[in-house]
Amino acid sequence: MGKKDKRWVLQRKRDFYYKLAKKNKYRSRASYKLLQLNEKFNIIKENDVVVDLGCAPGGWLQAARDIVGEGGFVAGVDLQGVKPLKYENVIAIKGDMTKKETIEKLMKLLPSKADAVICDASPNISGVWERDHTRSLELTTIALITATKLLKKDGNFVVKVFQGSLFNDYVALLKNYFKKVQTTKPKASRDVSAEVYVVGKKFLGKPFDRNLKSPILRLIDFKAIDEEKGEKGTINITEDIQEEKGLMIKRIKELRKEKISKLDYYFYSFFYYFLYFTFISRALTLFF
Ligand SMILES: C[S@@+](CC[C@H](N)C(=O)[O-])C[C@H]1O[C@@H](n2cnc3c(N)ncnc32)[C@H](O)[C@@H]1O
Repeated sequence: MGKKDKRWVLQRKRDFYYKLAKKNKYRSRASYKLLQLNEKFNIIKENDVVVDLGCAPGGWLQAARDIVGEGGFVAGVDLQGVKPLKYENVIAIKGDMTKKETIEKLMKLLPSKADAVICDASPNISGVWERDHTRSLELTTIALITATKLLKKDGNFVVKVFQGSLFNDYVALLKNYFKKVQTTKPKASRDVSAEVYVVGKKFLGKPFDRNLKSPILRLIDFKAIDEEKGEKGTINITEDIQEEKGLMIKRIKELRKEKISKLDYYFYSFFYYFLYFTFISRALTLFF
C-alpha cells in the first residue's frame, strides 16, 4: 500500500459517517447522504416503489428500504454485483445502466411505475476535472432519460452530479421535466468532493425530448441507447399495461359473447317450447 493509500484508509477510519455506517450495519457511508436528502426533500415515502441506478455496494438500497418499509419495493442496478440484502422487497441486478437491455430487465422487475428514481452513479474518476465532469453528465443524463421512462407522474428524482461548466445546463434540462428542481450538498458529502445532488420533484409525465436545444444532449449517443429501433425497441411500462389492458378487454368481450350466446340459447329454447305447446294445445282443441 502506497503512502497516499495509507493516508486515505486512515482518514476513512476517522470519518464520522464511516463509523456510523459501520455501527448501524449500512454498507456505505453514502446511506447517510440519501437519508439526509430525504429528510430535507421528502423524495421517498413509505410504501413507495424506488429504482436505484448505480447501487453497489448497496448503502442507498438499505436506506431506501428503511424508508419504504415492508410495503414498498426497491430495485437497483450496478456494473458490479451487489451481495443480496436480506429483504424480500429489495432486488439488485448487475448491468450497465446506459444499456437498453439493462433498463428493460429492471422494468420487468417493478410491480408498477416508480415513485422515485435515485442515482448515485459515478464514472471511474480519472482526476482530470473536465473529463470526469463530462462523463458524470453522460451518466446523469441517461439517469434522467431513464427516470422519464420509469417514473409515475408526480414522482421524484435525485441524482449525483460532478460540478463543472455544464452543471447549470443540466439543471436547466431537468426543469423541463419536473415541477421543482433544487441543488444541494448533504452534510454527509465531503466538502472536498465535487459532487452535488440535484433533486427534481413532481415529474410532469412528459417523455424525454431528444430535440431539445441543450449542449448536454450532444454528449449522449442515443443510438447506443435505443434510437435505432425507435421507442418500439424499448420496453415501455405504459405500453405493457396497455397490452395487458387490451388482453383483459378482449377476454371480457369473449366472456360477454359467451354470456350472450347462453342467453340466446335460453331465449330460443323458451320460444321453441312456447310455440310447440301452443301448437299442440291448439291441435288437441281442434281435434276434440
Ligand atoms: C458511489 S457508488 C454508489 C454507492 C451507492 N449509492 C451506495 O450507497 O452503496 C457509484 C456506483 O456507480 C456505478 N456505476 C458507474 N457507472 C455505471 C453504469 N454505467 N451502470 C451501472 N452502474 C454504474 C459504479 O459501479 C459504482 O458502484
